[in-house]
Amino acid sequence: MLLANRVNAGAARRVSGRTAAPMAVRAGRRALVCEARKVALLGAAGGIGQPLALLLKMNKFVTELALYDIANVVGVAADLSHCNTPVKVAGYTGPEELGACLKGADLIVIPAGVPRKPGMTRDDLFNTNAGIVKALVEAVAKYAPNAVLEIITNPVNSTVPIAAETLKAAGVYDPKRLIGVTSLDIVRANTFVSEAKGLDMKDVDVPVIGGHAGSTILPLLSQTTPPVTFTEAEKKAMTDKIANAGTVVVEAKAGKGSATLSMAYAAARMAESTLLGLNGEPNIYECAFVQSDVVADCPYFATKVLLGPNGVSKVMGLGELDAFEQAALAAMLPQLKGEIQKGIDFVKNPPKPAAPAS
Ligand SMILES: NC(=O)C1=CN([C@@H]2O[C@H](COP(=O)(O)OP(=O)(O)OC[C@H]3O[C@@H](n4cnc5c(N)ncnc54)[C@H](O)[C@@H]3O)[C@@H](O)[C@H]2O)C=CC1
Ligand SMILES: O=C([O-])CC(=O)C(=O)O
Repeated sequence: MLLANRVNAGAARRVSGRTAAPMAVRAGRRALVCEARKVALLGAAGGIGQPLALLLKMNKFVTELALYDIANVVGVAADLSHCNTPVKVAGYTGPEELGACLKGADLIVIPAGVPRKPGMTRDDLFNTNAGIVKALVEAVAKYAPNAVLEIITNPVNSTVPIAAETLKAAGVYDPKRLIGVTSLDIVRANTFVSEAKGLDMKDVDVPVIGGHAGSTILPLLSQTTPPVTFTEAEKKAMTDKIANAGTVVVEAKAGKGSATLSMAYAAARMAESTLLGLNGEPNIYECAFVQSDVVADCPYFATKVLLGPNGVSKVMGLGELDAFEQAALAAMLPQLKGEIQKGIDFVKNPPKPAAPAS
């Protein structure tokens, strides 16, 4: 599988050839050498984990898939292992098996944690998911410190700083190797703009910047490829539609979780782009929430990034924003900075445990 519609990748590249490690794959007219690649998926038995595992099992750039969860993962791994694609699948359950899952991984993807219910913000997940992410990243620091780590677990605006501080505390932080997954925002923006403008989905690319919660999700409609025009009212409506799309799914699922299938699709695209970068394929761009100095005093920010042999090779700038986007960027910053700081504080200044009652 090669997911179409990658930022700046031009037309979808068709890949032929059998998976073997290492293997030569034809990508357009270039021969691309693919390494053996182990991907570890933590939270693999969940709503995102299962379809994402299936998409990774179908991916020609993956050779080994290690599935970890605290529940139900043995069955998921047994089921998936019967698909006759060459990717080797193994299931791991419980903290005592986490090290074996992580060892040797090139890419680790974390969707472990609880999803929203109607009426909740992503920040409402902090109290449960912060500790889950911290504990998993401590294991990553110990068993796979050189892997690229992609965090899906919400609130992404806080869980990425939590992961960074956890890796720093272990002395193994490399900002190039830590990525907050915001690709669902780009997938949605591409879909909604294509539909609104009657364009072919595969041609449309809308960069989405900022973070991954409410108004911190800012599509740059003025930078859409191919260029499109909106009235001011249409621009506001489309921006709101993209920023609120997660909440629409949460409400439609009515207490049974949040986006899973579209998220799995988006994460598979991000994983594939990352593996292409690791394999030395040039010009692989995605939007992602990473350590950044693009916006003053905002240590993490989502923009386009160039993916390369060590993860993020380059954090791209904002480009030119129109007046609407400039105002939206200024308005989001207090929320985004606050959520980032909350994640940093969770690791650096943890709340003191309550004194036992005397
Ligand atoms: N970044 C993004 O764009 C998006 C993020 N999300 C977030 O992804 C997360 C997962 O969502 P779903 O898969 O729908 O939830 P889910 O509840 O269906 O699955 C979560 C899985 O994580 C597992 N888990 C919990 N604690 C764990 C631990 N300590 N170690 C390993 N596994 C553990 C659970 O057993 C479960 O299988 C949520 O926080 C959700 O908000 C969801 C959609 C989009
Ligand atoms: O809305 C949620 O809670 C899940 C999510 O991040 C999304 O769908 O964008």
